[in-house]
Amino acid sequence: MDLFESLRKKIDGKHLRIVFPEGTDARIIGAAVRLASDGLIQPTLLGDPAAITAAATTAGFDLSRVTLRDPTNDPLHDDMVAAFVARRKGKATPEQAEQQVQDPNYFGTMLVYMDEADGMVSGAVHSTADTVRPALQIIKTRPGVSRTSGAFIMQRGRDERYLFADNAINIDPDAQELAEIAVESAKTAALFDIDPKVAMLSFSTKGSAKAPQVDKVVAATARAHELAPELALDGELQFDAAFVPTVAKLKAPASPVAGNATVFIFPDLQSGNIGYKIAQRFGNFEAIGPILQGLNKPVSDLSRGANEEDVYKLAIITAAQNLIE
Ligand SMILES: CC(C)(COP(=O)(O)OP(=O)(O)OC[C@H]1O[C@@H](n2cnc3c(N)ncnc32)[C@H](O)[C@@H]1OP(=O)(O)O)[C@@H](O)C(=O)NCCC(=O)NCCS
Ligand SMILES: CC(=O)OP(=O)(O)O
Repeated sequence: MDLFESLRKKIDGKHLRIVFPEGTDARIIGAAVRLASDGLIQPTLLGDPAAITAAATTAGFDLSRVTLRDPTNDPLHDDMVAAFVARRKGKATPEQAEQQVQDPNYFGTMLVYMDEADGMVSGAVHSTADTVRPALQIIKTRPGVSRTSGAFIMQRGRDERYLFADNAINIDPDAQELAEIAVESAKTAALFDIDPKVAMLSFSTKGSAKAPQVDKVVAATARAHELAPELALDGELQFDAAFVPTVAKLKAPASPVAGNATVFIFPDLQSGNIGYKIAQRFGNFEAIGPILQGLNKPVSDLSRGANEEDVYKLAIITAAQNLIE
């Protein structure tokens, strides 16, 4: 079954509430209106209601099934300030909290934290840093996970689907962090019907090059084996060895993963962010994400290059993350 058919079935009837801080953006409004009229989620758009209504009217959208909330004038404001100060544990004064909760990304994150929403989708206008920082500070990582990371489902046609990570968050993860990213990515892959076979990517395959950057991937591979001994995972592998069976036979004949990897772990954010965009723009893969992994509650960051369809799909994925045990 198509991934989105399957996800739609999973969230149908659950009335999951997704908040969109960028409420005046036409891509966001279009996706929210579609999601509401398809009965898939209950969307809330944030911003000045008059400005959202004007943007919707200009773009020809009917907002009757969509909730609007204004971060600068909301009945929950005082409770939110108190909850923010308590959560930041001495890192924000009440005065700072007053200001911060009026920022749409902080306000949306607080709605998720306070169980007023089941997830947040932002980043069509804001940078990744501005989108995810509130989630890192407020939602925080699940027990046992030290770093949030950003994964993409890379899909071509109906059946070809892979997972890439980290393409969004950790600029230069150390070996421990890279190992955690690999283990979390395998869990995310399984959620989205990808059988995880994890390749720890490098510019070296099984010792073909020597460098500290390669040593990091070798150490991360060993650590990932310790963290998840049952997981099909191998490294260090170049992309061709990980992906192309004939190359795998030449470069890594004994590898259980080389040649048929489905989850690709990039050694740093330079390679990860460049890599997914090349597959998307040259390879005609649809890039769905970044899906933030390891958070206590789902928050997703769009690329600013996203279109309405990308917003629609990432909102479905964000809602579906609520169904993870
Ligand atoms: C994600 C990012 C914004 C965090 O940077 P930052 O805000 O400067 O982070 P700080 O070091 O000030 O930490 C802020 C908080 O987030 C937490 N944090 C930072 N990175 C984290 C991570 N990967 N996972 C979990 N928590 C993290 C810190 O522990 C800190 O928490 P605290 O305030 O409760 O102590 C930064 O790593 C970044 O810019 N990454 C690249 C994003 C990007 O441009 N990607 C390309 C496009 S997708
Ligand atoms: C994920 C990503 O690269 O986001 P942006 O294109 O907004 O920088």
